[in-house]
Amino acid sequence: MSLAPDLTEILARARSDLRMGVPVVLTGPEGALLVLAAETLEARRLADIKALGGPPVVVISARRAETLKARPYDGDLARIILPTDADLQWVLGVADPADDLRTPMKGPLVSERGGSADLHRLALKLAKSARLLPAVLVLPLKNAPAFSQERRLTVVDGVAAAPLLELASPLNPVVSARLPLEVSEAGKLHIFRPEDGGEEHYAIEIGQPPRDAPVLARLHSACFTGDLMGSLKCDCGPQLRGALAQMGEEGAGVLLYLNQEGRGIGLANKMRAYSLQDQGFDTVEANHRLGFEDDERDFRIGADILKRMGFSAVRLLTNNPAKIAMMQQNGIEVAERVPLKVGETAHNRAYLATKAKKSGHLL
Ligand SMILES: Nc1nc2c(ncn2[C@@H]2O[C@H](COP(=O)(O)OP(=O)(O)OP(=O)(O)O)[C@@H](O)[C@H]2O)c(=O)[nH]1
Ligand SMILES: [Zn+2]
Repeated sequence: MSLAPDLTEILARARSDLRMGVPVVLTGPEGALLVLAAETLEARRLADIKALGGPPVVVISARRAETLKARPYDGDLARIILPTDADLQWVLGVADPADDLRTPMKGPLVSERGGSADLHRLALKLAKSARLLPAVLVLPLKNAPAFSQERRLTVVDGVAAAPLLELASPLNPVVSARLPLEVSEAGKLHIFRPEDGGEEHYAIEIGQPPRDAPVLARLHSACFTGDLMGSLKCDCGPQLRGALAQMGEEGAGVLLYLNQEGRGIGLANKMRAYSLQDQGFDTVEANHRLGFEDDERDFRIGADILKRMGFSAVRLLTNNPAKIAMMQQNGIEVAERVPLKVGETAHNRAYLATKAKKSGHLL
């Protein structure tokens, strides 16, 4: 029935449900799970879940489990059994490292082992893709169809959805218009919209770069604090303006403005990371304590946009070798790396040094 939502659309609904604190149901061959994001959990819903009998478990990534000294029997994740007296604060304390140092967890945390963790893994990925902390409260459901129908919950077929969460969503061009800029009057802005309901990405084209030669290109990840607010904690603002200026000078180039704030974890989580950095952790450690990998960005999106615009080779403005590798793996030839060294300040010196040391950035 073409009027009914397809799987991609159901996943988009599930993401917004989780962001609002509404439970969703994941189904698989071994049964079904009721899932709530820890970050948006409310006391009344926790009480209702406990009343269903259980026990519920809090699923966290192995990165977060490491900090909490919990056992990740499932490799990349741990299923922490919810103690009977656990309240909302307890769940939030497991999910969010904000108070790790001030109020160390009253452990020990007991992890569940055995049985399949496939749906738990999917639930964690769904929370991450909704830009929420990677921590979910789940409860196995016995009669999932009736349970979800009665409560009108979004139901996701886990087996069919799992591969979709690994793919970058297809993007469609929405509109392009002339946009004269300070660096060049021959500017043009193109908008691309993903089919999965995610954020739009932008391409700023300067001049008329020929499609049959490597184009001067920058893949810029959104940084509200650096790009717009003039934050001194990173080098994003000067990099953005420096890249555009170089394109203006050369008379041609393309800058992709990818809405992957905070290396793909979203602005709220980036601010959580900043708050941990104020407690003494570096940018990579902060991401890990939150349960994320160092870099959660998907640069396939950038390669896809370049191809949609007719480019197949770039002179890439970057200091990040991972960006070069990802372009090449995704069909965009990197004819040259053009270094982009601007904006070092007393506040971001340590941040830039960590990126060089731990993330392989070129100095
Ligand atoms: N999670 C997290 N993200 C950060 C932090 N500081 C900056 N960012 C984000 O990091 C991204 C920086 O992106 P880029 O400058 O495109 O990437 P890069 O990996 O540094 O590579 P190049 O600049 O191309 O050398 C932006 O999305 C920022 O919001 C931080 O401390 N933690
Ligand atoms: Zn920044």
